[in-house]
Amino acid sequence: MASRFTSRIEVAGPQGERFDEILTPAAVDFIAKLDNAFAGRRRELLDARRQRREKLASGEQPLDFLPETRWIRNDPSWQVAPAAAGLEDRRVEITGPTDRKMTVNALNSGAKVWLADFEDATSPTWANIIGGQLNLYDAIRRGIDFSSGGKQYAIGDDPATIVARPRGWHLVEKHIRIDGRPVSASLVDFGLYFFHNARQLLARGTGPYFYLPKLESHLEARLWNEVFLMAQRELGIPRGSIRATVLIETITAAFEMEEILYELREHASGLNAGRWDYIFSLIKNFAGHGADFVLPDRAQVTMTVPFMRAYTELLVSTCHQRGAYAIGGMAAFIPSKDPEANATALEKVRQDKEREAGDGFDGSWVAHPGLVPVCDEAFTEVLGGWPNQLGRLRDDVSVSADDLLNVATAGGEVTEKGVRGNINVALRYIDSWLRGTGAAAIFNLMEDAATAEIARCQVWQWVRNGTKLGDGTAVTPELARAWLDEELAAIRAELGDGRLDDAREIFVETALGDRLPSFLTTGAYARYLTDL
Ligand SMILES: CC(=O)SCCNC(=O)CCNC(=O)[C@H](O)C(C)(C)COP(=O)(O)OP(=O)(O)OC[C@H]1O[C@@H](n2cnc3c(N)ncnc32)[C@H](O)[C@@H]1OP(=O)(O)O
Ligand SMILES: O=CC(=O)O
Ligand SMILES: [Mg+2]
Repeated sequence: MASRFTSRIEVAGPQGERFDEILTPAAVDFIAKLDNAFAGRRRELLDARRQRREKLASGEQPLDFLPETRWIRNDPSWQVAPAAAGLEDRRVEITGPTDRKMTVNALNSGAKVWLADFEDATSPTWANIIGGQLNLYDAIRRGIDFSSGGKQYAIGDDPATIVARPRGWHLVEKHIRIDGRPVSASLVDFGLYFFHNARQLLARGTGPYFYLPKLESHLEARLWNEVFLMAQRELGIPRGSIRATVLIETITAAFEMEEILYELREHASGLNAGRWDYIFSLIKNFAGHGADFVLPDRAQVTMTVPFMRAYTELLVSTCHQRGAYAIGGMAAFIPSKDPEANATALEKVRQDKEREAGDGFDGSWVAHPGLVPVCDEAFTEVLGGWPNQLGRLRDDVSVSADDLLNVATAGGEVTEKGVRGNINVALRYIDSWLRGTGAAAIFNLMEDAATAEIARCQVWQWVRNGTKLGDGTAVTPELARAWLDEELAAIRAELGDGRLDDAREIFVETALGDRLPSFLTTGAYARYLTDL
């Protein structure tokens, strides 16, 4: 049912139970104000992204650190804001979607921080987006007790600090429109959360904290900073109450880490090494650059290959030089009911967290409550009695453009298992996403939008380059389509039809077409998650 709050802004999504508590006239007007102020700049920055990608694709613009912002990098005098209440100790951060049960479980998981995710882990259906806001609203007010499956869910005495992750600048929310035009999804997720909860959070001794995803430049960070300034001003929230941790998960942002912190310095809390989108971004931007840029099977692109290590080393040293927290990324292994697989997963996660702690990160991410102790132990071992290791400046680190871009150092190979695995996982994940679940356990790994993007981009890159498998077979379009049909049939036999036909269509379009679309989620959202 469509309803109209003002002459310009229209909430066109269906009215779910209690949605009116989130979509109040004042909250919707707040979104309209943000959109009015920032929609134009957002469009310009998205245009700039497109142009930059075209230049990178053509090889016209090699990536390097920006000469025009050298003064920011060379100025030793600036630091980011001090850690805000509830963010002093970030040794374990759990991530996950904002459904009701996971909200309670994440807050009670023992992690210091919960990344409440409207992004990689969330399929952005209207019900998930507004339902997620309701769950956060209730959780913050401690009004979320319920029982399910014979189990009682209530928030305990020492919940994690909430850090909300709005959707990225590239996405729109079609169910809220201004003059018929869909509103920025980032502004909807940020705006609704901030409008309803900023004051409550501050009164409860924490604050309005955010993770900012998929930034491609420091100018996008500047836009976020301007959004924060206006939001605080409009609602009379003290300037500097917001804290933002930026995911460095695009190859272009890796060249602007310091500039991103500088733009957000009065609100910046840290940077996160978002490894999955980072790999996706590398593949996407260099997919057409020939064999030197072809990455091996996804499983072989680990955090210890030289170009990934260069990225994390640069991130830690950049953060600590500026007083910002460096937060590690997501190991994809998750607990399993099978004891052997479970032991392997725990060991893999332990190694990942020990490496991060040893490198100087101040904390890291886990995808599941069962992994909180492993991460906690790895960091506590290194932190000793300290809440962070900001004092480790990592002056020893020196990373060049070539270190970040030399993907050939990954070594490894492309195998039939790797190609089929990517096809299979992408289909299963897209099927799950279309059914409203944005993070899924597939073959004992956590899969979400970022990992699915890698899967479909790799297939595109291998086909485009006619990459050879170990036995000399080239990955041709015909071979990829034949394997797609076989994998699809196998999944169908196991899971039934579900949304597999639609998943296939999305896969064909985003992995087997002539051009490589920037995101699989944008087209899929427009076509399948909304009929507006
Ligand atoms: C690239 C990136 O951006 S990474 C960050 C984005 N991705 C994520 O956040 C993924 C988060 N993780 C998840 O969504 C889930 O852990 C999955 C989908 C991978 C696995 O979920 P499940 O199959 O339900 O796991 P499992 O059955 O072992 O869950 C056991 C319990 O833990 C809970 N749980 C599992 N993961 C989480 C989580 N991340 N947060 C809170 N609770 C969780 C389940 O709700 C379940 O609770 P219950 O015992 O009360 O019923
Ligand atoms: O958001 C995190 C990532 O790895 O992508
Ligand atoms: Mg990501």
